[in-house]
Amino acid sequence: MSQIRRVAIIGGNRIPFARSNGAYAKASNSQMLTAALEGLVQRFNLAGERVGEVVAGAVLKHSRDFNLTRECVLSSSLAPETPAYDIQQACGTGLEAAILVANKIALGQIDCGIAGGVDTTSDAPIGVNEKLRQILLEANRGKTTGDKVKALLKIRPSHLAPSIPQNGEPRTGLSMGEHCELMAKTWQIPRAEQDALALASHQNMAKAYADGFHADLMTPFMGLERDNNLRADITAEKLAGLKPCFDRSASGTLTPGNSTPLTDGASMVLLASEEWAKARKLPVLAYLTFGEAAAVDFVKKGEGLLMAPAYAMPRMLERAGLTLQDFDFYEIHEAFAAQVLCTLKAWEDPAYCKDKLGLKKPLGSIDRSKLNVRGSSLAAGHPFAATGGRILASLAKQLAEKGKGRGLISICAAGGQGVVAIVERD
Ligand SMILES: CC(=O)CC(=O)SCCNC(=O)CCNC(=O)[C@H](O)C(C)(C)COP(=O)(O)OP(=O)(O)OC[C@H]1O[C@@H](n2cnc3c(N)ncnc32)[C@H](O)[C@@H]1OP(=O)(O)O
Repeated sequence: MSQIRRVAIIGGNRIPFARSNGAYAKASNSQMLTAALEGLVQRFNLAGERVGEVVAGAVLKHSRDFNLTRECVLSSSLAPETPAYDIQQACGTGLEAAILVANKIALGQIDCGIAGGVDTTSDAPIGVNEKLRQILLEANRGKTTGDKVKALLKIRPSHLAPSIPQNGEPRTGLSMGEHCELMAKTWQIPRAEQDALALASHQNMAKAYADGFHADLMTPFMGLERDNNLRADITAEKLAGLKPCFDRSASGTLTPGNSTPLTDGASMVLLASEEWAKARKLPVLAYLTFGEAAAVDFVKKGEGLLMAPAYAMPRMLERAGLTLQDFDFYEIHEAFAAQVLCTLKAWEDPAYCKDKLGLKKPLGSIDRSKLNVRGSSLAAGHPFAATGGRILASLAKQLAEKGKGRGLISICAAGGQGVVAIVERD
């Protein structure tokens, strides 16, 4: 029988995140993920090594990238004998990839692995119109030139309109922002609270850069050395002056300042058994000890689309024998400031915790001074699948700097899903 082993986080590497249609407008997912992977390989001297496996993914993926991660491994200096595969769990992808790799390490199936993700909305996979696709398939099936020409003659100018991926939920037709605006109304989250969270995210991340926190978490890419969404000159007044962008009426509260921007970027994290790390004299930053995913019924039961982490958390805490207050750091992905605030309010709410989460008492509140202390997605930007790796590496480093402690990760994802995890150092 296999034995459960502790899973060490050795370190992470990402490329700086860039607002879409900017610095990385000409970069593909493949180039960005390879850059994040190669930076990690160089940092930890893995060139030529066969790693247990590499798991990553992208939310928006071209069909030509059918196994993007494997292609990136082949483009990197890892041994070509390293197995690799893609996964996709929307914005939970990067963290879910790490949990998958960690589980294999824990079970002794592999000794080390790399997990991460990438996304670009600059190089989004624009598809052909469905009618044109059917005609092209018919032409392809044609046995004679006549058959092919006959099919192609059916093409009309209207068939040339492309199929562009939407940042929306297929079952509701609403965008992520529109869903979050509904949540903000349900939970009555004031605009000022959302803006204050956004301000803190930028200020915390600016301080992290000033402290040199990112120096060993990032490698420059295409001339960019730091996340270009970060605004050093941000003020409460500027944030307060922005117009709502998802509900443009007077009751709208989500703005471009308290929502993540569309972003391009990639991240990777190295995980290993303690023995593997020791044999290579690689220090352990922290341990990935628990992970949990949840999903909500936002279609029939009308639950908030981005509320699944609220459900995942008590399940994981119960398994871990911990309370929500037992943590030194809280890393709650800021898809939108309102998503973070709705989740925190839900955990404090006795009726929600009893009726929806099935708890005897609410999870309670957290010490806000421990929340996203090195900044989060509102400042860094949010290249969907790359966010999990950014957060995991950042939290492991925060724990290593503290010397001892425990951190909590919460990431909401499209499709009504959420992924949470616990990282510890003793
Ligand atoms: C997907 C999952 O699985 C789960 C999730 O995480 S859900 C989250 C997924 N992510 C999203 O849905 C992305 C949402 N974001 C968007 O769609 C767009 O960025 C947006 C609609 C919010 C804004 O788009 P936009 O209007 O093009 O923004 P942008 O032009 O950059 O900003 C508008 C203005 O606000 C300003 N602004 C933006 N952020 C600011 C800030 N932090 N401080 C001050 N000003 C700011 C800009 O400078 C700009 O001002 P000007 O017009 O004077 O130039």
